Amino acid sequence: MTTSAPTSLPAGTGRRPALLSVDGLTVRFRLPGAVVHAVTDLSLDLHPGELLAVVGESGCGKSVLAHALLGLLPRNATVTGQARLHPAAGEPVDLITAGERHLARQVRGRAVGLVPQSPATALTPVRTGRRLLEETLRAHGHPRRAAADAAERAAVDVGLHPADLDRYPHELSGGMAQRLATALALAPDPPLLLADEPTTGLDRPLVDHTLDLLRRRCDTGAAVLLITHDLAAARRVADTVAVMYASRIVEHRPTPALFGQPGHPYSAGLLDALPERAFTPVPGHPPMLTDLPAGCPFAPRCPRATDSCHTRPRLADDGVGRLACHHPLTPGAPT
Ligand SMILES: Nc1ncnc2c1ncn2[C@@H]1O[C@H](COP(=O)(O)OP(=O)(O)OP(=O)(O)O)[C@@H](O)[C@H]1O
Repeated sequence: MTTSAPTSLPAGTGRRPALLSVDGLTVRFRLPGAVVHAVTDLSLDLHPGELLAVVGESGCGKSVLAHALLGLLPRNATVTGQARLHPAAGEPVDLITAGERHLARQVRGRAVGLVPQSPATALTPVRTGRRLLEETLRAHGHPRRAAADAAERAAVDVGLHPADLDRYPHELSGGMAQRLATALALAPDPPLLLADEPTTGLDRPLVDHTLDLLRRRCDTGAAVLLITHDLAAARRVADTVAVMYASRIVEHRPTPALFGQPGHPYSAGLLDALPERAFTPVPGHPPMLTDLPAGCPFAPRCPRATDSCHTRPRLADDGVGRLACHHPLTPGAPT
């Protein structure tokens, strides 16, 4: 992180207003005989210059959150709630109710970039990296010559050799495809970037290189929502961290506060699983999202659970951030 450590979550007042305000976002998938509760009542603000890391175990709803914001969910999904994007100029747009035409023309790639989780399947297979990048840049207003130069710069920025751009996606390694996908998302310079596991398949130096690239985008005014399993990555570059468990945010804090004094037993468990800490995994497994308990979904795995956890805790402000726990680890947190 290059910014000084904040002691509480950034507020909308007294600094630039949120670029993205998500309020009550809920996603359900209909399956034969079941409903998947993929994202539930999720609210967050993301400000220009802020890098927010969303962390949590596999299947907790991180990618669905990103796809919901871009209107990229399949037909069996029902999305409710609001996700207002406040561009620097122009009217705010609710990403949830905006039509496909508006999302395709004005939002995806232009106002909101996406580094997808599986670039190998997301990259158009019949175009070289160079053509993909140049087409993207030209679609965003670069003249032909400028697009060619900018494509090479974008490749070098993510650690690709310009010659790699002449390969087709199937000729790239997983890590190279990942870097090309990152270059494609960054090249049009969107004010908001959703990066879904952007360091998958990269060696450590390239992981750090990519993270630092995202950080620099924030330092020049963009906002980044970084979805990651990698807590070390979050710690390295995020201003704020939201911990998701079983489709909900259970804790949301400035990064130093989360790593220094987590409030939720689940966050503490994730930190204890780090090799440099206790290296002990969180015991048990997350619940099925088709069959969530009525109370705190973490209670069956929680060393602090009591009868009161049969009632679901509300995500409430605690002066440092937001926390949903009846028995928080931090003193003074709401119970
Ligand atoms: N099209 C779909 N139909 C039904 N369920 C789905 C669909 N897409 C995702 N899900 C479910 O939604 C839940 C959240 O998935 P999501 O991909 O957001 O998890 P994640 O936290 O990103 O996990 P990972 O870190 O492994 O990518 C999972 O239970 C997943 O199986």
